[in-house]
This record gives sequence, C-alpha cells and structure tokens, in this order.
Amino acid sequence: MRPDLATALAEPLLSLDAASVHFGSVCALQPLGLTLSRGERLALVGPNGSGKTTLLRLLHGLQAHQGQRRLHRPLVAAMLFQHPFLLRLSAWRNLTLALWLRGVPAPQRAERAQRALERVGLAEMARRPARALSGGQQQRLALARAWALQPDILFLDEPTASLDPSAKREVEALIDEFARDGMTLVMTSHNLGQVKRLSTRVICLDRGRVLADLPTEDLFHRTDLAPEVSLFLKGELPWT
Ligand SMILES: Nc1ncnc2c1ncn2[C@@H]1O[C@H](COP(=O)(O)OP(=O)(O)OP(=O)(O)O)[C@@H](O)[C@H]1O
Repeated sequence: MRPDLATALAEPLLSLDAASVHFGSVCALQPLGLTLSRGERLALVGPNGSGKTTLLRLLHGLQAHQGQRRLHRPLVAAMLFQHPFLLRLSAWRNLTLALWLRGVPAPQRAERAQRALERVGLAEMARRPARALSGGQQQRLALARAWALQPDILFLDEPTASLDPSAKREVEALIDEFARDGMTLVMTSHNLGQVKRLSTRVICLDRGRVLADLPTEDLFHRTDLAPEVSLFLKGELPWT
C-alpha cells in the first residue's frame, strides 16, 4: 500500500470512550470504546434489539449517552435510512433543498444536484415527484442527496433491507463506489453477504454488548471466534 494512503487510512475521525446508552431501565449499549478511522467501512451486526441502530446513532452524534464521544476534526456526516425520507417535491427539489439546508451557496447547488443525479443514474428523473419513484430509485435519490453533501462519513441503517434483489445490487454498487472514492462508511445490516461484500471491519453486538470487533475477513475465516459470534453467524445463514 502507498504510504500516503496508509497514513490517510489511519487518520482517526471519531472515538467513543466508555460510552453507553440507557433508555429508562433498559441498557441498550454497555460502555464501549472504539475509534473510527478515515476510509474504514464498519458494519454493525447482531440480532434484533442488540443495539446496532443505537450504536449507529451514537456514532453519528444523534443519541444521548453517558461517557465520551469525541470528534478528532470537524466532520460532515450524512445518513441513509432503510426507508428514505423524501419530501413531496421533485427529485431535483429534494436535492437542492438538502443543499440549501446545509448552507451550500446558490450557484453551487444546481451544479452539485446535477452531478449527484448523474452519479446515481437518475438525471432523467430530475423533474419527477420523488415519492412517485420506485423503491430502488428512491433509495438511489437518497444516496444522491447524501453524496451531494460530500460527507466524510456516510451512516447507513439497513440501506437495502426493503429493496428487491436488482435494486439491492444497484444500491450496493453505489455504496461501494462511494467508499472507493474515500468516503468512510458505518452501516447496520442483517445481510451477512452484504457485510462481506461492503465492509472491512465488523462489530458484533448482542444485548448491547460488543462481542467482537475485527476485520471482516476474520469474521468469516477465523475458527476461534467467541461461541456467541459463531452461533450468530450460523443463525443468519444463508447470507445472500
Ligand atoms: N427510543 C427507545 N426507547 C426505549 N427503548 C429503546 C429505544 N430505542 C431502542 N430501544 C431499545 O434498545 C435496544 C436496542 O435497540 P436497537 O434499535 O439499537 O437494536 P437493533 O440491533 O438496531 O435492532 P433491529 O435489528 O431490530 O433494528 C432494544 O432493546 C430496544 O428495544
């Protein structure tokens, strides 16, 4: 690997230190520490209710918590949800409005919106009502909106869970391209095939506890994983 690339990959973006989350008497996340570095593609996996979304929100800075969350530099972040939140406006207006809300000056808004639509293959759909697009197109529009903000980190909560196989492939391919361009990813997923294809690092959660934090390759190839992690992997088969 080129040394400059290695350095860039190791640049820490944000850290958690003894961070935990409670909802009343429910402990959704036990105290944990981690550092996310530029260029990482982190997947959060685990059974329902294990704390994936809570950890995603905590990393994003949306979640009240105990302990510390520290940014190592100012960061631009964007979030993609399982069901894209789109306004009853054209695809184009959904994009330009998001750019306006982030304070992007008017002359740049149109250019960025156009590039973003082209990037996700929706340039032809600019004037269409966003909510009349197919599920896959809506998710691509949401990706365009995220990409247009030029985020350091893209947070994705089950980004393809409600899509058919072909739309899922398209959305996955775009996420992969964004990451190859240098965007840092943090995603939750129940699809281990997707985790294998898209991530470089995996955190396995169970009942709010981190069972494992390891390179994705190790998750699928190591034979000395904690028994709960092996059970989880078996339970989630098949992965495609
Ligand atoms: N706003 C909330 N109020 C109360 N409890 C909550 C709230 N959000 C999450 N929880 C609880 O915190 C725990 C972790 O929830 P979380 O949504 O993070 O799990 P998850 O792993 O993302 O689940 P899933 O795979 O079903 O999306 C669960 O016990 C959940 O019921």
